[in-house]
Amino acid sequence: ESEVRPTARDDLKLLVLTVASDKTDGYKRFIDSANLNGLKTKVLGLDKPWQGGNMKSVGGGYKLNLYLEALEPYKKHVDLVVLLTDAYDVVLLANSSIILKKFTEFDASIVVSTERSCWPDKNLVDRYPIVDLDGYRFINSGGVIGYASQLYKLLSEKTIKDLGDDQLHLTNLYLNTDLREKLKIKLDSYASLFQSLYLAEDDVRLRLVNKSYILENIHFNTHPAVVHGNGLSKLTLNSYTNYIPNKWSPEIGCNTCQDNTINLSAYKKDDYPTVLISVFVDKPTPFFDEFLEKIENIDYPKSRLFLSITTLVDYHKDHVKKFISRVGDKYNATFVFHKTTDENIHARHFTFSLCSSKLCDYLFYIESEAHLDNPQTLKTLIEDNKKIIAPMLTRPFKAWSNFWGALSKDGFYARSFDYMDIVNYNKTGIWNVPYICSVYLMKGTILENKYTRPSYKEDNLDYDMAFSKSLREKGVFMYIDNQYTFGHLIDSETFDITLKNPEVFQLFDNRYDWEQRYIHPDYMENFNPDNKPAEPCPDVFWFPIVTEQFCREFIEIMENFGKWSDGSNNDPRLDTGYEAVPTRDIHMRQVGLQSVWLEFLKLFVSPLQERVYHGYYSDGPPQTLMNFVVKYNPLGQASLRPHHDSSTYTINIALNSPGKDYHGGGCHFLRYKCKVTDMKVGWMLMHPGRLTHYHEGLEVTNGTRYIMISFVDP
Ligand SMILES: O=C(O)CCC(=O)C(=O)O
Ligand SMILES: [Fe+2]
Repeated sequence: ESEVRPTARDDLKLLVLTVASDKTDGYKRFIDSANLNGLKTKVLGLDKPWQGGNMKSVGGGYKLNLYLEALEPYKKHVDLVVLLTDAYDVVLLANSSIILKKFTEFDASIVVSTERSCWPDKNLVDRYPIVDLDGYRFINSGGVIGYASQLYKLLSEKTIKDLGDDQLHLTNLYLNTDLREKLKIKLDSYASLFQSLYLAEDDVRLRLVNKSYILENIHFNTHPAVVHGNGLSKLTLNSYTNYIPNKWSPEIGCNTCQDNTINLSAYKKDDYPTVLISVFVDKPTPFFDEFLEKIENIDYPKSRLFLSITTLVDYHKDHVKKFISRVGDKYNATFVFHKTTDENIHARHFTFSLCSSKLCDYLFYIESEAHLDNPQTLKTLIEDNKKIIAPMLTRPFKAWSNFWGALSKDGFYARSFDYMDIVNYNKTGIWNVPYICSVYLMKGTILENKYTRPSYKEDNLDYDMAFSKSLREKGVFMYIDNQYTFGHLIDSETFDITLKNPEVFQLFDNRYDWEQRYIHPDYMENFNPDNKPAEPCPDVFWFPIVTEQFCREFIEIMENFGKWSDGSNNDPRLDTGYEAVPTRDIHMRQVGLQSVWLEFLKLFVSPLQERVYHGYYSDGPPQTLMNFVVKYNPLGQASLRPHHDSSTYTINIALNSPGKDYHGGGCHFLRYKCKVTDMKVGWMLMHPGRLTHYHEGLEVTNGTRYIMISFVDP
């Protein structure tokens, strides 16, 4: 038997041995990295029950025993180097020639990976040799490389029970000085080959080299070939493996997002996977009708969809009822559940069993704050072909989203190095992240298997925190897709359902949705340089500004409030207590809409004013003297006598329709002998207030006319 000479040799071959009982996401990631680097790999214990005890605590002797058994046939080989490594939380970053070169540079027969903590027996610290330059001093059993013959000798030196601790076992073998010298065992203290990430997170960086990222140990200036998310560093590894090996680069973007995808367009409609859309309404949510409309608009054969809506609050029951009676028939089946908030976890788990009983291929979970503006979202997520994946949604104009890039030590939100880039679409792709919420697509298969089924109940955590935690613990990778824009998140925080039509009050908190619902669809046309604004009378301009729905809801708010002024000259709402030209009206202040209205003027009215009366700017938000809704009818006040407004300019928005809701009415500009009577709902008149535009409100002969007036000054 020839003695092994540990020098660089070009006849050496490398074999990777690993142990995995399940093809978890981590396992697949490991195999992908091995294949990418062309490494010959043998997996031990696959699809056999794990014999090494609870993976969370000690165990792993089973692993060493499998290695020993696998090394047996090679025990006489002198040209074979074997790399023993964990799989679920390991990624390989180099090919065999690099690994072998690094190995032979050690001039050792066996090299063991290291870490900063002495585990599981802290008392052994002093028995470890001192390491210079703050190198990693203690053994990590997740990575060992050596000549097959020497590894065989090492592992057959002493038996270990399947339930024994592999790290402690290897440590004791190493701390046996005679054996260490005899077998020429060395530690990789400077991460030449192995990088354990736990307690070393600050030592490593991703660095861009030749247009792709490599992992660099900046402490020792090395480029490790094996990276191990040991201990509490699993999420750090997950984050790095969004980039390495060869996953994402600034030049190409996502390299692997198109791998293993499904092409739904190759399916006949009748063969589409079945999906249970599970909607959860946990709290009163603004813009809920729009939410439901977007559910209805999901582009997917409805015969392949089951729709379940679970409400935990009474407020939206009627919306749901109306919705289901209108569209329910189109779906394969629909389910409506009204539950109490105490039942929220159980109700969620119940939808898992609903999915299983309907044999659905996917469960698409959607909370009422998650607006899927993009009807292709469901198809896109199915095509991504992940066990669980969320479309990235954000609150418009905010950094708030439905995923976290990292976790703090106590399990809450932490900002990852790439969070803002992902939220802002500077980096697009499919990202492995530690927390997702609000909307996600899950494969039915993960719900059927208790080893992968998520749970909404963990410790005393909120259901959403529990959900992601359970998946992290089960080793199921959660992904977020930001390759497209899918929609946005609603903010329900300030939604006050004691108000009439409370969405009108939501301009500050949900401006995007407010504009979608209330700003006239032609509003932007007002700024088209090819269009001249309508000018029905001299210097009286006319703009589409709000929707019919806005006008309807606005009138309802006023009528619900009901305290119209009496139309007399005495007006206690005014500082002076006197109104020369009184109308029967309600002020914005009286219904709590003053600040919303000023914001509306600033955002949507000022820019129009600047377009027609050039060179006049409101310095800051427009100042107004009065903002009010006027109600004309033959029984109350039918007309308004000629007058000047106390404003620089006035806006006058028609809230309902002549000829339909009332007869007569309109605004007469006496100096120009010009009347505007064909008011259009949601259109705004803008005219100078004083001097030139002496005007009157024409008589309403029938029905009720409502207008919204603001006196802007300046
Ligand atoms: O009835 C109209 O359109 C004009 C109303 C008016 O001038 C006012 O309220 O100051
Ligand atoms: Fe007026």
